[in-house]
Amino acid sequence: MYSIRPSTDPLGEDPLAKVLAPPPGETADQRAARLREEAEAKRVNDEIDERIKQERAAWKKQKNMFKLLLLGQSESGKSTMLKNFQLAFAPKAWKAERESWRAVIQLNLVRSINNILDILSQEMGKTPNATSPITSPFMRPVTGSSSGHGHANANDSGSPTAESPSSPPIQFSHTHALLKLRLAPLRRVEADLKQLIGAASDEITASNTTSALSGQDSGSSGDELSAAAPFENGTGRRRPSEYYVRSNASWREAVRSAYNRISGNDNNDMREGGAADGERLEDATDVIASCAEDMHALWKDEVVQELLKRRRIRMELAPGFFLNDIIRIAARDYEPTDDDIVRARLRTVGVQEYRLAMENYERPVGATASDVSRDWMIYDVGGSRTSRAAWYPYFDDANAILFLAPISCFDELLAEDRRVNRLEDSFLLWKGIIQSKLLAKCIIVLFLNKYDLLEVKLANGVKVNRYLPSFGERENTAPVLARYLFQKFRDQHREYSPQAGRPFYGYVTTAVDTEATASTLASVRDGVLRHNLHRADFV
Ligand SMILES: Nc1nc2c(ncn2[C@@H]2O[C@H](COP(=O)(O)OP(=O)(O)OP(=O)(O)O)[C@@H](O)[C@H]2O)c(=O)[nH]1
Ligand SMILES: [Mg+2]
Repeated sequence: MYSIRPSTDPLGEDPLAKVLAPPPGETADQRAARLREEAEAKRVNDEIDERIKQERAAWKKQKNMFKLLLLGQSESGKSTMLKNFQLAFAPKAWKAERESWRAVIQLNLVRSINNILDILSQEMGKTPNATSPITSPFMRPVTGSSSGHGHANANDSGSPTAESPSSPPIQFSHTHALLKLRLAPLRRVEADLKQLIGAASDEITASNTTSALSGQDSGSSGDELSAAAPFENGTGRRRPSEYYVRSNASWREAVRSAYNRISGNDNNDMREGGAADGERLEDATDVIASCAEDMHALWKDEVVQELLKRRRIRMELAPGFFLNDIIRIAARDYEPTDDDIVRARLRTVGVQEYRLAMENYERPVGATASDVSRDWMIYDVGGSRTSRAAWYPYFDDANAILFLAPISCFDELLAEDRRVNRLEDSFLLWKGIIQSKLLAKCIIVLFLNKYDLLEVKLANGVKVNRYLPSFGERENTAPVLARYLFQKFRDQHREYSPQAGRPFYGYVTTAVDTEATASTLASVRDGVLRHNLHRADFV
């Protein structure tokens, strides 16, 4: 119930005064702590502003590089595509980075297990909130309901779908209680790995987006959350709305330094906290190894599988899925394969810059040594709605945009705003980008990604036209949907481009298939470089 404020309330008139007033009854200590926190938040913001200024200046200076922006919503596969670029064109540099991914893959695995344990606890405890949803981006609720009614996505809440009245209640045994107990140390492992990796290890969800937006110094407004392309009218804010504990660039540094501590190669490593990080990482690896059999038993347990099925959760469709490789990954001497790294999930925070020097590069016919071709600057960005305003400063100097639209997500909702369909968000974002005047001269490359997941989804009987009525009675198959969506994206490009004749390439991709992606990227590289050379002739 709403209460009406008495007119004697001295703060009643000014909503700002209420927000800014210190909490009632604040003690001197609390006040000091609050002021410290506020000063820290300001310091972090100033630091971000300064970093953006420097990045901007550096961006302007790099005239001789080919600059490619990877754009698209969160989980569209931008960072995965960047890994493919490194793997295909700079394999030596890629090798050097491999080890740091081990901690991320361990975290992905442990997080999946902890999510299953959460569900198990709920069901076994039958606590009063036993039906409250567990929503984690690491568990994909299957959205197609056999009843076939209801509005698009009505079922995509991550909530446990009640057992049908005819299905018998699930019977848990002593084994389940024992597994829960024996796997309990993985909670601490998850917390430790998250602390080591930093902000990127946390996924954006509707609830933490809301709290970030209400944060005093977040620099965001609710509008940013509701807008797919907050830069659309050239009004992009220059400050990323997330503030970070540790940026993506430095997670690698932190993890590498922790490994160096373990292996004793830390002679020159003076990084603060390195020793504690090293211990934590070693401890995490030990605990994971000692839990390997139990994790495997939990995942393979028939009752657990039935539980996930009844809740319509398909773990294998979620990012960072490693549950079919538990024994291999949990080993103490585990070394990530290329495939593991490409499948690992780590959210991008802010805008990350990667310099890619093409190894074994053969210059195309007609190119000269001074052509911008060998050195690429690739910008990988955080794709959630609250991160997109930070893209804008990078627009006016980009040579090409690679836009990723995941096409398997036609029946999913945005993690940061559960009211918005992910495909709709991709379309809105695409429209915002292709009509941007700053990008009028950019080469545009579109990747309709996650084709493999689309195939799996459709093979499982999900009906496209339930979520996308305009698809009509077309054949419910992946090639037909891919073609249909490609035409839609291409038509929008034609309609909204500020300048006719802008080069446009489109591909259907599966970013976790590195072999197929390598040949797509080779064709993209040759195509965009040809265009770039051609353009250079006329400048
Ligand atoms: N099966 C499958 N998984 C994919 C594909 N592309 C990406 N993924 C996985 O999807 C997850 C998310 O991919 P990312 O590359 O991290 O997504 P992103 O666009 O960088 O996301 P943000 O950094 O949050 O903006 C990762 O676990 C990838 O391995 C694909 O084509 N098929
Ligand atoms: Mg990313």
